[in-house]
Amino acid sequence: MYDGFDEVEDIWAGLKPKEPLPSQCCGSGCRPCIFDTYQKELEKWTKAKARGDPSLLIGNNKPKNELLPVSTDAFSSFQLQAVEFLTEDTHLYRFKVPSGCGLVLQLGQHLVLRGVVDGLELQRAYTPITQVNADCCCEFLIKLYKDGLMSQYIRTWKPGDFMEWRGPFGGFPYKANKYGQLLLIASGTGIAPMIPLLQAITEDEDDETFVKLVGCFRNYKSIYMKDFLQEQSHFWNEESLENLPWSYRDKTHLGRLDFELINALLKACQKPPYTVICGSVEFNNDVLKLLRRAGLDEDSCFMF
Ligand SMILES: Cc1cc2nc3c(=O)[nH]c(=O)nc-3n(C[C@H](O)[C@H](O)[C@H](O)COP(=O)(O)OP(=O)(O)OC[C@H]3O[C@@H](n4cnc5c(N)ncnc54)[C@H](O)[C@@H]3O)c2cc1C
Repeated sequence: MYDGFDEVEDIWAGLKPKEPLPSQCCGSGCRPCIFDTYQKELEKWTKAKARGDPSLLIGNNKPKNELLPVSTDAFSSFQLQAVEFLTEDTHLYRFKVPSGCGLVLQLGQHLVLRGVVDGLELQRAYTPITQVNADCCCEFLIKLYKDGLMSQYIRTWKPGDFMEWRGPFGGFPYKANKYGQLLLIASGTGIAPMIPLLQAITEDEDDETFVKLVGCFRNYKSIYMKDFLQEQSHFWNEESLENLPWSYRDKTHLGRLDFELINALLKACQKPPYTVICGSVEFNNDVLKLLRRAGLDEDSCFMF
């Protein structure tokens, strides 16, 4: 005898949202995170199944190139306009943001990118290096990792493609002249949130904050945004220290950022500094330990 029960159960099983794997999450503490979204979809599925009404699930999958307002829990499609190759593994990606999408970012805020690799949905955080301007452009500095999952997806991008973003999240609550001096310490793409911060300070004539930027890179070839950094160091209140060639030797230090260098940097600040750190978890923790050893109190430090 035919019993449709199993068939209906199979259909519902096929519609059930799949619990994300830890590797699918960007790990940056977004609210909502990929797991919160899963919980919401699971609740919706449970309700729809109890009522026997699959139409209650509609609205979960938004079309890829639909232009939606940016929000923390709905993805918006940004069109990739151009890719600029900065170093072997790091590129600048310029996106056209849908006009009127209301993408207003505070300094250092990041967005979350959704990608699919081998059928697996991933989410990762990236920090725009530009404030969204009148042309509605948004640029990201992205390092591609050899075995990185999202890196695999990003390698397939071509200008004209649409990518899905949600946010913004996080950020550094900065106000002009709030601090006498900022000491910015970044490693690799950790320089991304520092760029809009530097720009905001130098573009505001009334902002008299002193800024010392310490950019840590593997070697001279892997320094990003050299032109921007050199341009910024011409401002009277900014000074950058990176591995630049001979003409900049006085601002260069070869080797690891150790206690002596941190101490020297703190002493060289014009005013007691507020420190902002951005790099890998290991980098952030190491720098924080050195700063504490050098006497910087906990309230004088912000870590991205
Ligand atoms: C708030 C926030 C903002 C971020 N902003 C940027 C940004 O502007 N630009 C940018 O390029 N990245 C940024 N990241 C890092 C980014 O989200 C991804 O972690 C990175 O692109 C790697 O993703 P993946 O899926 O390719 O690699 P995964 O599959 O997650 O990792 C694969 C392997 O790659 C290596 N790897 C991954 N990430 C790192 C790392 N950060 N340092 C050293 N090794 C690593 C590890 O060996 C790891 O095992 C940000 C992260 C956070 C939390």
